[in-house]
Amino acid sequence: MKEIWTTLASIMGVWAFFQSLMHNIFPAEIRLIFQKTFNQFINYFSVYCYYEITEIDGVNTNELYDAVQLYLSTSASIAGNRLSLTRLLNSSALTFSLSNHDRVVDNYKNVPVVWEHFVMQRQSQTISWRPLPEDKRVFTLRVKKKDKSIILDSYLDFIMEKANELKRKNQDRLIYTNSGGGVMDPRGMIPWESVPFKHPSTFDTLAMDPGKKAEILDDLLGFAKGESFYQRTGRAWKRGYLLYGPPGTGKSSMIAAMANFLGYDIYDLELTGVNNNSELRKLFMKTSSKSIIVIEDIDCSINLTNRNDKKNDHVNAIPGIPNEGIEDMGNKITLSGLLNFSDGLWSCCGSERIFVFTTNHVEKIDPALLRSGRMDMHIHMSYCSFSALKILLKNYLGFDDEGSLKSETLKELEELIGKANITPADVSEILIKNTRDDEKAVKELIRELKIRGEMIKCSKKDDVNVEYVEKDNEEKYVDGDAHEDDLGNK
Ligand SMILES: Nc1ncnc2c1ncn2[C@@H]1O[C@H](COP(=O)(O)OP(=O)(O)OP(=O)(O)O)[C@@H](O)[C@H]1O
Ligand SMILES: [Mg+2]
Repeated sequence: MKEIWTTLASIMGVWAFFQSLMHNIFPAEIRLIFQKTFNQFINYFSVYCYYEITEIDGVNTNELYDAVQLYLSTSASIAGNRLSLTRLLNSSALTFSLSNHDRVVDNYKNVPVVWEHFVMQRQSQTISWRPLPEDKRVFTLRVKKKDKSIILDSYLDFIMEKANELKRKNQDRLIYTNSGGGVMDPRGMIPWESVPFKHPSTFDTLAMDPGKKAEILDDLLGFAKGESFYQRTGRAWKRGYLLYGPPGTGKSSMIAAMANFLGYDIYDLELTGVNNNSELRKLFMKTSSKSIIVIEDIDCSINLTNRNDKKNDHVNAIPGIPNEGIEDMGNKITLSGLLNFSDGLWSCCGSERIFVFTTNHVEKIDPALLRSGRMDMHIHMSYCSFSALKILLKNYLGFDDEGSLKSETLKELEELIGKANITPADVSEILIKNTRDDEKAVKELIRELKIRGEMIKCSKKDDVNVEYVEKDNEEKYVDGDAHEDDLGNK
Protein backbone atom coordinates (compact mmCIF):
# COMPACT_ATOMS: atom_id res chain seq x y z
CA MET A 1 0.00 0.00 0.00
CA LYS A 2 2.80 2.35 0.99
CA GLU A 3 4.47 1.73 -2.38
CA ILE A 4 1.32 2.64 -4.28
CA TRP A 5 1.07 5.98 -2.48
CA THR A 6 4.74 6.70 -3.12
CA THR A 7 4.33 5.94 -6.86
CA LEU A 8 1.21 8.12 -7.05
CA ALA A 9 2.98 11.00 -5.32
CA SER A 10 5.94 10.80 -7.69
CA ILE A 11 3.64 10.71 -10.78
CA MET A 12 1.86 13.82 -9.52
CA GLY A 13 5.18 15.47 -8.83
CA VAL A 14 6.33 14.78 -12.40
CA TRP A 15 3.02 16.09 -13.76
CA ALA A 16 3.34 19.32 -11.70
CA PHE A 17 6.91 19.75 -12.86
CA PHE A 18 5.90 19.18 -16.48
CA GLN A 19 3.10 21.74 -16.19
CA SER A 20 5.29 24.44 -14.64
CA LEU A 21 7.87 23.73 -17.35
CA MET A 22 5.18 24.20 -20.04
CA HIS A 23 4.13 27.47 -18.36
CA ASN A 24 7.65 28.83 -18.22
CA ILE A 25 8.92 27.71 -21.60
CA PHE A 26 5.90 27.95 -23.92
CA PRO A 27 3.70 31.00 -24.43
CA ALA A 28 -0.09 30.70 -23.90
CA GLU A 29 -0.88 30.25 -27.65
CA ILE A 30 1.46 27.29 -27.96
CA ARG A 31 0.04 25.77 -24.79
CA LEU A 32 -3.45 26.07 -26.27
CA ILE A 33 -2.36 24.29 -29.43
CA PHE A 34 -0.83 21.53 -27.30
CA GLN A 35 -4.03 21.24 -25.33
CA LYS A 36 -6.17 21.08 -28.47
CA THR A 37 -3.96 18.48 -30.11
CA PHE A 38 -4.00 16.43 -26.94
CA ASN A 39 -7.81 16.62 -26.79
CA GLN A 40 -8.13 15.70 -30.46
CA PHE A 41 -5.83 12.77 -29.87
CA ILE A 42 -7.95 11.57 -26.95
CA ASN A 43 -11.21 12.20 -28.85
CA TYR A 44 -9.96 10.28 -31.86
CA PHE A 45 -9.56 7.14 -29.80
CA SER A 46 -12.59 7.73 -27.57
CA VAL A 47 -15.82 5.89 -28.37
CA TYR A 48 -17.84 8.85 -27.10
CA CYS A 49 -18.71 12.25 -28.44
CA TYR A 50 -19.94 15.17 -26.35
CA TYR A 51 -22.43 17.98 -26.95
CA GLU A 52 -22.68 21.07 -24.84
CA ILE A 53 -25.96 22.90 -24.34
CA THR A 54 -25.42 26.23 -22.63
CA GLU A 55 -28.10 28.13 -20.79
CA ILE A 56 -27.35 31.34 -22.63
CA ASP A 57 -26.37 31.17 -26.23
CA GLY A 58 -24.56 34.46 -26.81
CA VAL A 59 -27.10 36.77 -25.22
CA ASN A 60 -30.21 34.78 -26.02
CA THR A 61 -31.78 32.22 -23.75
CA ASN A 62 -31.25 28.77 -25.18
CA GLU A 63 -34.65 27.08 -25.53
CA LEU A 64 -33.02 23.68 -25.70
CA TYR A 65 -31.34 24.16 -22.31
CA ASP A 66 -34.72 24.88 -20.66
CA ALA A 67 -36.29 21.93 -22.44
CA VAL A 68 -33.52 19.55 -21.31
CA GLN A 69 -33.82 20.81 -17.76
CA LEU A 70 -37.56 20.26 -17.69
CA TYR A 71 -37.31 16.89 -19.37
CA LEU A 72 -34.66 15.64 -16.95
CA SER A 73 -36.58 16.97 -13.97
CA THR A 74 -39.09 14.18 -14.48
CA SER A 75 -36.43 11.50 -14.60
CA ALA A 76 -36.51 9.22 -11.60
CA SER A 77 -32.90 8.13 -12.03
CA ILE A 78 -31.31 11.37 -10.87
CA ALA A 79 -28.40 10.65 -8.56
CA GLY A 80 -27.49 13.55 -6.36
CA ASN A 81 -28.33 14.87 -2.96
CA ARG A 82 -28.70 18.53 -3.91
CA LEU A 83 -31.57 19.27 -6.25
CA SER A 84 -32.88 22.71 -7.13
CA LEU A 85 -36.62 23.11 -6.92
CA THR A 86 -38.43 25.36 -9.39
CA ARG A 87 -41.96 26.60 -9.73
CA LEU A 88 -42.97 27.85 -13.16
CA LEU A 89 -45.02 30.98 -13.67
CA ASN A 90 -48.75 30.21 -13.40
CA SER A 91 -47.95 26.76 -12.15
CA SER A 92 -49.01 24.88 -9.07
CA ALA A 93 -46.48 22.09 -9.54
CA LEU A 94 -42.87 21.94 -8.39
CA THR A 95 -40.13 20.57 -10.59
CA PHE A 96 -36.55 19.80 -9.62
CA SER A 97 -33.41 20.28 -11.59
CA LEU A 98 -29.85 19.01 -11.53
CA SER A 99 -27.17 20.61 -9.42
CA ASN A 100 -23.52 20.93 -10.34
CA HIS A 101 -21.96 17.64 -11.52
CA ASP A 102 -25.20 15.71 -11.19
CA ARG A 103 -25.50 12.96 -13.75
CA VAL A 104 -28.52 11.33 -15.31
CA VAL A 105 -28.55 8.30 -17.52
CA ASP A 106 -31.35 8.24 -20.05
CA ASN A 107 -32.32 5.67 -22.60
CA TYR A 108 -33.75 6.58 -25.98
CA LYS A 109 -34.66 3.88 -28.51
CA ASN A 110 -32.31 1.55 -26.63
CA VAL A 111 -29.46 4.03 -26.92
CA PRO A 112 -28.00 4.98 -23.54
CA VAL A 113 -27.05 8.64 -23.14
CA VAL A 114 -25.48 10.41 -20.17
CA TRP A 115 -26.37 13.95 -19.18
CA GLU A 116 -24.15 15.92 -16.85
CA HIS A 117 -24.83 19.38 -15.50
CA PHE A 118 -22.08 21.93 -14.85
CA VAL A 119 -22.41 25.23 -13.06
CA MET A 120 -19.35 27.48 -13.40
CA GLN A 121 -18.52 30.97 -12.28
CA ARG A 122 -18.71 33.29 -15.31
CA GLN A 123 -15.16 34.54 -15.96
CA SER A 124 -15.77 38.03 -17.27
CA GLN A 125 -18.91 39.98 -17.98
CA THR A 126 -19.12 40.49 -21.72
CA ILE A 127 -20.60 43.80 -22.74
CA SER A 128 -24.22 43.20 -23.56
CA TRP A 129 -27.50 45.04 -23.51
CA ARG A 130 -28.76 42.68 -20.87
CA PRO A 131 -26.85 41.57 -17.76
CA LEU A 132 -25.81 37.93 -17.87
CA PRO A 133 -26.22 35.69 -14.82
CA GLU A 134 -23.16 35.16 -12.63
CA ASP A 135 -23.19 31.43 -13.26
CA LYS A 136 -22.64 29.74 -16.53
CA ARG A 137 -24.77 26.64 -16.74
CA VAL A 138 -24.15 23.89 -19.22
CA PHE A 139 -25.58 20.47 -19.91
CA THR A 140 -23.19 18.00 -21.46
CA LEU A 141 -24.63 15.14 -23.42
CA ARG A 142 -22.37 12.13 -23.81
CA VAL A 143 -23.26 9.62 -26.44
CA LYS A 144 -21.44 6.82 -28.25
CA LYS A 145 -20.15 7.92 -31.66
CA LYS A 146 -22.00 5.10 -33.40
CA ASP A 147 -25.33 6.39 -31.99
CA LYS A 148 -24.70 10.01 -32.93
CA SER A 149 -27.13 10.08 -35.86
CA ILE A 150 -30.09 8.71 -33.85
CA ILE A 151 -29.54 11.26 -31.14
CA LEU A 152 -29.14 14.23 -33.45
CA ASP A 153 -32.01 13.20 -35.71
CA SER A 154 -34.74 12.66 -33.21
CA TYR A 155 -33.73 12.61 -29.54
CA LEU A 156 -33.43 16.37 -29.18
CA ASP A 157 -36.76 16.93 -31.00
CA PHE A 158 -38.28 14.35 -28.70
CA ILE A 159 -37.00 16.27 -25.66
CA MET A 160 -38.41 19.55 -26.98
CA GLU A 161 -41.80 17.93 -27.54
CA LYS A 162 -41.85 16.30 -24.10
CA ALA A 163 -40.82 19.53 -22.42
CA ASN A 164 -43.62 21.45 -24.11
CA GLU A 165 -46.08 18.81 -23.02
CA LEU A 166 -44.79 18.98 -19.44
CA LYS A 167 -44.93 22.76 -19.41
CA ARG A 168 -48.55 22.62 -20.47
CA LYS A 169 -49.38 19.98 -17.87
CA ASN A 170 -47.63 21.82 -15.05
CA GLN A 171 -49.12 25.12 -15.97
CA ASP A 172 -52.58 25.95 -14.74
CA ARG A 173 -55.19 26.11 -17.44
CA LEU A 174 -56.55 29.51 -18.40
CA ILE A 175 -60.15 30.30 -19.09
CA TYR A 176 -60.83 33.14 -21.49
CA THR A 177 -64.02 35.10 -21.83
CA ASN A 178 -65.13 37.66 -24.37
CA SER A 179 -67.81 39.17 -22.15
CA GLY A 180 -65.43 41.55 -20.37
CA GLY A 181 -64.76 43.65 -23.47
CA GLY A 182 -61.10 42.60 -23.86
CA VAL A 183 -57.76 43.85 -22.63
CA MET A 184 -55.20 46.28 -23.96
CA ASP A 185 -51.94 44.79 -25.16
CA PRO A 186 -48.88 46.52 -26.68
CA ARG A 187 -49.89 44.91 -30.00
CA GLY A 188 -53.45 46.20 -29.80
CA MET A 189 -56.75 45.27 -28.27
CA ILE A 190 -57.18 41.58 -27.39
CA PRO A 191 -60.85 40.68 -27.23
CA TRP A 192 -60.34 37.94 -24.65
CA GLU A 193 -59.75 38.28 -20.92
CA SER A 194 -58.29 35.35 -19.01
CA VAL A 195 -58.10 34.03 -15.48
CA PRO A 196 -56.47 30.81 -14.17
CA PHE A 197 -58.82 27.87 -14.53
CA LYS A 198 -58.78 25.65 -11.47
CA HIS A 199 -61.87 23.50 -11.97
CA PRO A 200 -61.20 20.20 -10.18
CA SER A 201 -63.44 18.09 -12.42
CA THR A 202 -61.69 15.12 -14.01
CA PHE A 203 -62.84 12.04 -15.87
CA ASP A 204 -62.40 10.12 -12.60
CA THR A 205 -64.83 12.34 -10.73
CA LEU A 206 -67.31 12.57 -13.59
CA ALA A 207 -70.33 10.40 -12.94
CA MET A 208 -71.43 8.71 -16.13
CA ASP A 209 -71.59 5.34 -17.76
CA PRO A 210 -68.01 3.92 -17.76
CA GLY A 211 -68.35 2.61 -21.32
CA LYS A 212 -69.38 6.03 -22.61
CA LYS A 213 -66.61 7.66 -20.61
CA ALA A 214 -64.00 5.32 -22.06
CA GLU A 215 -65.28 6.04 -25.56
CA ILE A 216 -64.92 9.81 -25.04
CA LEU A 217 -61.45 9.44 -23.51
CA ASP A 218 -60.40 7.31 -26.42
CA ASP A 219 -61.70 9.86 -28.88
CA LEU A 220 -59.89 12.72 -27.11
CA LEU A 221 -56.63 10.79 -27.00
CA GLY A 222 -56.93 9.87 -30.65
CA PHE A 223 -57.49 13.52 -31.46
CA ALA A 224 -54.58 14.84 -29.37
CA LYS A 225 -52.17 12.32 -30.86
CA GLY A 226 -53.58 12.46 -34.35
CA GLU A 227 -51.53 15.19 -36.00
CA SER A 228 -50.18 12.87 -38.68
CA PHE A 229 -53.63 11.39 -39.29
CA TYR A 230 -55.18 14.80 -39.85
CA GLN A 231 -52.31 15.79 -42.11
CA ARG A 232 -52.49 12.57 -44.11
CA THR A 233 -56.22 12.81 -44.64
CA GLY A 234 -56.20 16.53 -45.42
CA ARG A 235 -58.56 17.37 -42.58
CA ALA A 236 -58.33 20.37 -40.29
CA TRP A 237 -56.97 19.28 -36.89
CA LYS A 238 -60.10 20.03 -34.91
CA ARG A 239 -62.95 18.13 -33.34
CA GLY A 240 -66.49 19.07 -32.39
CA TYR A 241 -68.52 17.75 -29.48
CA LEU A 242 -72.14 18.46 -28.78
CA LEU A 243 -73.09 17.89 -25.16
CA TYR A 244 -76.80 17.74 -24.55
CA GLY A 245 -78.94 16.84 -21.59
CA PRO A 246 -81.05 18.29 -18.79
CA PRO A 247 -79.54 20.90 -16.44
CA GLY A 248 -77.27 19.42 -13.79
CA THR A 249 -76.16 16.34 -15.70
CA GLY A 250 -72.52 17.41 -15.94
CA LYS A 251 -72.09 19.18 -19.30
CA SER A 252 -69.93 21.96 -17.89
CA SER A 253 -68.12 19.47 -15.64
CA MET A 254 -67.34 17.42 -18.74
CA ILE A 255 -65.77 20.45 -20.47
CA ALA A 256 -63.59 21.07 -17.41
CA ALA A 257 -62.60 17.39 -17.34
CA MET A 258 -61.67 17.56 -21.04
CA ALA A 259 -59.52 20.66 -20.45
CA ASN A 260 -57.80 19.08 -17.46
CA PHE A 261 -57.25 15.82 -19.31
CA LEU A 262 -55.72 17.38 -22.41
CA GLY A 263 -54.10 20.36 -20.69
CA TYR A 264 -55.90 22.79 -23.00
CA ASP A 265 -57.09 26.31 -22.26
CA ILE A 266 -60.77 27.13 -22.52
CA TYR A 267 -62.32 29.94 -24.56
CA ASP A 268 -65.82 30.49 -23.25
CA LEU A 269 -67.50 32.26 -26.13
CA GLU A 270 -70.47 34.38 -25.09
CA LEU A 271 -72.34 34.73 -28.38
CA THR A 272 -74.72 37.36 -27.04
CA GLY A 273 -71.72 39.64 -26.60
CA VAL A 274 -70.72 39.35 -30.27
CA ASN A 275 -72.33 41.85 -32.61
CA ASN A 276 -71.62 40.44 -36.04
CA ASN A 277 -69.74 37.86 -38.06
CA SER A 278 -66.63 39.99 -38.45
CA GLU A 279 -66.39 40.41 -34.68
CA LEU A 280 -66.76 36.65 -34.38
CA ARG A 281 -63.92 36.18 -36.88
CA LYS A 282 -61.65 38.47 -34.85
CA LEU A 283 -62.42 36.50 -31.72
CA PHE A 284 -61.60 33.19 -33.38
CA MET A 285 -58.40 34.54 -34.85
CA LYS A 286 -57.23 35.48 -31.36
CA THR A 287 -57.67 32.00 -29.92
CA SER A 288 -54.59 29.85 -29.48
CA SER A 289 -53.93 26.29 -30.58
CA LYS A 290 -54.49 23.50 -28.07
CA SER A 291 -57.68 25.03 -26.79
CA ILE A 292 -61.33 24.22 -26.28
CA ILE A 293 -63.77 26.75 -27.69
CA VAL A 294 -67.01 26.49 -25.80
CA ILE A 295 -70.44 27.86 -26.60
CA GLU A 296 -72.74 26.99 -23.72
CA ASP A 297 -76.52 26.80 -24.17
CA ILE A 298 -76.24 27.33 -27.89
CA ASP A 299 -80.02 27.19 -28.29
CA CYS A 300 -80.48 30.22 -26.03
CA SER A 301 -77.32 32.13 -26.92
CA ILE A 302 -78.62 33.58 -30.11
CA ASN A 303 -81.19 32.91 -32.76
CA LEU A 304 -78.99 30.96 -35.14
CA THR A 305 -81.06 30.09 -38.16
CA ASN A 306 -80.21 27.98 -41.16
CA ARG A 307 -78.02 29.47 -43.82
CA ASN A 308 -79.93 31.55 -46.37
CA ASP A 309 -82.85 29.28 -45.68
CA LYS A 310 -85.35 31.93 -44.93
CA LYS A 311 -88.25 29.70 -45.85
CA ASN A 312 -87.31 27.21 -43.18
CA ASP A 313 -86.54 29.77 -40.51
CA HIS A 314 -89.79 29.19 -38.72
CA VAL A 315 -89.00 25.49 -38.35
CA ASN A 316 -85.98 26.07 -36.13
CA ALA A 317 -86.91 29.36 -34.57
CA ILE A 318 -86.86 29.69 -30.83
CA PRO A 319 -90.28 30.86 -29.64
CA GLY A 320 -90.32 34.49 -28.53
CA ILE A 321 -87.17 35.51 -30.40
CA PRO A 322 -87.70 37.09 -33.81
CA ASN A 323 -86.04 35.39 -36.75
CA GLU A 324 -83.18 37.10 -38.44
CA GLY A 325 -83.51 37.64 -42.14
CA ILE A 326 -80.99 37.62 -44.97
CA GLU A 327 -81.04 41.39 -45.02
CA ASP A 328 -79.74 41.40 -41.42
CA MET A 329 -76.82 39.16 -42.19
CA GLY A 330 -74.37 42.01 -42.69
CA ASN A 331 -74.64 43.24 -39.16
CA LYS A 332 -75.72 40.21 -37.18
CA ILE A 333 -74.03 37.01 -36.24
CA THR A 334 -75.42 34.14 -38.28
CA LEU A 335 -75.27 30.38 -38.28
CA SER A 336 -73.18 30.46 -41.46
CA GLY A 337 -70.77 32.83 -39.70
CA LEU A 338 -70.42 30.38 -36.85
CA LEU A 339 -70.07 27.37 -39.13
CA ASN A 340 -67.32 29.12 -41.05
CA PHE A 341 -65.16 28.89 -37.97
CA SER A 342 -66.19 25.59 -36.54
CA ASP A 343 -66.21 23.88 -39.93
CA GLY A 344 -65.19 26.05 -42.87
CA LEU A 345 -61.94 27.48 -44.14
CA TRP A 346 -61.40 29.62 -41.07
CA SER A 347 -61.45 26.58 -38.82
CA CYS A 348 -57.88 26.00 -39.97
CA CYS A 349 -56.49 29.19 -38.45
CA GLY A 350 -54.64 27.56 -35.57
CA SER A 351 -54.68 23.83 -34.99
CA GLU A 352 -55.53 21.23 -32.39
CA ARG A 353 -58.74 22.86 -31.39
CA ILE A 354 -61.86 21.42 -29.93
CA PHE A 355 -65.30 22.97 -30.30
CA VAL A 356 -67.85 22.14 -27.65
CA PHE A 357 -71.46 23.25 -27.88
CA THR A 358 -73.85 22.52 -25.04
CA THR A 359 -77.60 22.61 -24.91
CA ASN A 360 -80.47 21.54 -22.73
CA HIS A 361 -82.75 21.35 -25.79
CA VAL A 362 -81.15 19.47 -28.64
CA GLU A 363 -84.42 19.49 -30.58
CA LYS A 364 -84.23 23.27 -30.89
CA ILE A 365 -80.86 23.26 -32.60
CA ASP A 366 -80.65 23.86 -36.31
CA PRO A 367 -80.07 20.55 -38.13
CA ALA A 368 -77.26 22.23 -40.07
CA LEU A 369 -75.28 22.31 -36.86
CA LEU A 370 -75.99 18.67 -36.13
CA ARG A 371 -75.34 17.11 -39.51
CA SER A 372 -72.64 14.45 -39.52
CA GLY A 373 -69.09 15.67 -39.69
CA ARG A 374 -69.95 18.99 -38.12
CA MET A 375 -70.14 17.92 -34.52
CA ASP A 376 -68.07 14.75 -34.52
CA MET A 377 -69.60 13.35 -31.36
CA HIS A 378 -73.03 13.89 -29.86
CA ILE A 379 -72.82 13.13 -26.16
CA HIS A 380 -76.00 12.67 -24.22
CA MET A 381 -75.51 13.62 -20.58
CA SER A 382 -78.35 11.71 -19.03
CA TYR A 383 -80.04 11.41 -15.68
CA CYS A 384 -78.05 9.57 -13.04
CA SER A 385 -77.68 5.88 -13.84
CA PHE A 386 -76.68 3.23 -11.32
CA SER A 387 -73.08 3.15 -12.54
CA ALA A 388 -72.93 6.96 -12.31
CA LEU A 389 -74.41 6.80 -8.81
CA LYS A 390 -71.63 4.44 -7.71
CA ILE A 391 -69.06 7.03 -8.82
CA LEU A 392 -70.81 9.76 -6.84
CA LEU A 393 -70.99 7.53 -3.76
CA LYS A 394 -67.27 6.97 -4.10
CA ASN A 395 -66.53 10.70 -4.62
CA TYR A 396 -68.62 12.00 -1.75
CA LEU A 397 -68.73 9.18 0.80
CA GLY A 398 -65.59 7.26 -0.13
CA PHE A 399 -67.54 4.07 -0.86
CA ASP A 400 -65.67 1.58 -2.95
CA ASP A 401 -67.26 -0.98 -5.22
CA GLU A 402 -67.49 -3.82 -2.79
CA GLY A 403 -68.15 -3.97 0.87
CA SER A 404 -69.10 -0.38 1.69
CA LEU A 405 -72.81 -0.93 1.25
CA LYS A 406 -74.97 -3.94 2.01
CA SER A 407 -75.94 -5.82 -1.15
CA GLU A 408 -79.67 -5.26 -0.38
CA THR A 409 -79.13 -1.50 -0.16
CA LEU A 410 -77.23 -1.53 -3.43
CA LYS A 411 -80.00 -3.51 -5.06
CA GLU A 412 -82.63 -1.10 -3.75
CA LEU A 413 -80.65 1.89 -5.04
CA GLU A 414 -80.26 0.24 -8.44
CA GLU A 415 -83.99 -0.37 -8.70
CA LEU A 416 -84.97 3.11 -7.53
CA ILE A 417 -82.48 5.15 -9.55
CA GLY A 418 -83.76 3.78 -12.85
CA LYS A 419 -87.24 5.11 -12.12
CA ALA A 420 -86.43 8.44 -10.49
CA ASN A 421 -85.04 10.70 -13.27
CA ILE A 422 -82.66 12.40 -10.86
CA THR A 423 -79.67 14.39 -12.09
CA PRO A 424 -76.13 13.82 -10.80
CA ALA A 425 -76.28 17.41 -9.50
CA ASP A 426 -79.29 16.56 -7.31
CA VAL A 427 -77.66 13.36 -6.04
CA SER A 428 -74.50 15.35 -5.25
CA GLU A 429 -76.55 17.87 -3.27
CA ILE A 430 -78.05 15.15 -1.08
CA LEU A 431 -74.68 13.47 -0.50
CA ILE A 432 -72.80 16.69 0.18
CA LYS A 433 -75.27 17.63 2.91
CA ASN A 434 -74.56 14.39 4.73
CA THR A 435 -70.89 13.70 4.14
CA ARG A 436 -70.30 13.20 7.88
CA ASP A 437 -72.98 10.58 8.25
CA ASP A 438 -72.85 7.96 5.50
CA GLU A 439 -75.86 6.06 6.72
CA LYS A 440 -78.02 9.18 6.81
CA ALA A 441 -76.82 10.17 3.35
CA VAL A 442 -77.91 6.84 1.87
CA LYS A 443 -81.25 6.97 3.72
CA GLU A 444 -81.93 10.49 2.46
CA LEU A 445 -81.04 9.44 -1.05
CA ILE A 446 -83.36 6.44 -0.95
CA ARG A 447 -86.17 8.64 0.39
CA GLU A 448 -85.68 11.19 -2.41
CA LEU A 449 -85.53 8.50 -5.07
CA LYS A 450 -88.77 6.98 -3.78
CA ILE A 451 -90.54 10.37 -3.84
CA ARG A 452 -89.39 11.07 -7.39
CA GLY A 453 -90.31 7.57 -8.55
CA GLU A 454 -93.81 7.97 -7.13
CA MET A 455 -94.22 11.36 -8.78
CA ILE A 456 -93.31 9.93 -12.18
CA LYS A 457 -95.69 7.03 -11.66
CA CYS A 458 -98.54 9.45 -10.84
CA SER A 459 -97.83 11.71 -13.81
CA LYS A 460 -97.85 8.65 -16.09
CA LYS A 461 -101.25 7.68 -14.77
CA ASP A 462 -102.51 11.24 -15.37
CA ASP A 463 -101.27 11.07 -18.94
CA VAL A 464 -103.04 7.81 -19.60
CA ASN A 465 -106.25 9.48 -18.34
CA VAL A 466 -105.72 12.49 -20.58
CA GLU A 467 -105.20 10.19 -23.53
CA TYR A 468 -108.36 8.33 -22.66
CA VAL A 469 -110.45 11.52 -22.37
CA GLU A 470 -109.00 12.93 -25.57
CA LYS A 471 -109.73 9.75 -27.48
CA ASP A 472 -113.23 9.81 -26.06
CA ASN A 473 -113.69 13.31 -27.44
CA GLU A 474 -112.39 12.05 -30.75
CA GLU A 475 -109.57 14.54 -30.60
CA LYS A 476 -106.24 13.78 -32.20
CA TYR A 477 -103.76 12.57 -29.58
CA VAL A 478 -100.51 14.46 -30.05
CA ASP A 479 -97.78 13.69 -27.56
CA GLY A 480 -98.86 12.43 -24.22
CA ASP A 481 -95.81 10.40 -23.28
CA ALA A 482 -95.07 11.82 -19.87
CA HIS A 483 -91.85 9.98 -19.20
CA GLU A 484 -90.27 11.54 -22.22
CA ASP A 485 -87.56 13.76 -20.84
CA ASP A 486 -86.98 17.36 -21.80
CA LEU A 487 -84.83 16.29 -24.71
CA GLY A 488 -87.45 14.20 -26.32
CA ASN A 489 -85.71 10.94 -25.40
CA LYS A 490 -87.99 8.19 -24.33
N1 LIG B 1 -72.02 13.79 -14.30
C1 LIG B 1 -71.60 14.41 -13.19
N2 LIG B 1 -70.59 13.92 -12.47
C2 LIG B 1 -70.16 14.50 -11.36
N3 LIG B 1 -70.74 15.62 -10.84
C3 LIG B 1 -71.77 16.15 -11.50
C4 LIG B 1 -72.25 15.58 -12.72
N4 LIG B 1 -73.29 16.30 -13.15
C5 LIG B 1 -73.45 17.29 -12.28
N5 LIG B 1 -72.54 17.22 -11.29
C6 LIG B 1 -72.43 18.14 -10.14
O1 LIG B 1 -73.42 19.13 -10.31
C7 LIG B 1 -72.87 20.42 -10.50
C8 LIG B 1 -73.52 21.06 -11.71
O2 LIG B 1 -73.14 20.34 -12.86
P1 LIG B 1 -72.83 21.02 -14.27
O3 LIG B 1 -72.71 22.48 -14.12
O4 LIG B 1 -71.69 20.30 -14.88
O5 LIG B 1 -74.18 20.67 -15.03
P2 LIG B 1 -74.65 21.15 -16.45
O6 LIG B 1 -75.12 19.94 -17.17
O7 LIG B 1 -73.59 21.95 -17.09
O8 LIG B 1 -75.90 22.06 -16.10
P3 LIG B 1 -76.51 23.28 -16.96
O9 LIG B 1 -77.24 22.65 -18.12
O10 LIG B 1 -77.44 23.92 -16.00
O11 LIG B 1 -75.39 24.15 -17.37
C9 LIG B 1 -71.39 20.22 -10.70
O12 LIG B 1 -70.67 21.19 -10.02
C10 LIG B 1 -71.11 18.85 -10.12
O13 LIG B 1 -70.76 18.99 -8.76
MG1 LIG C 1 -73.46 24.01 -17.63
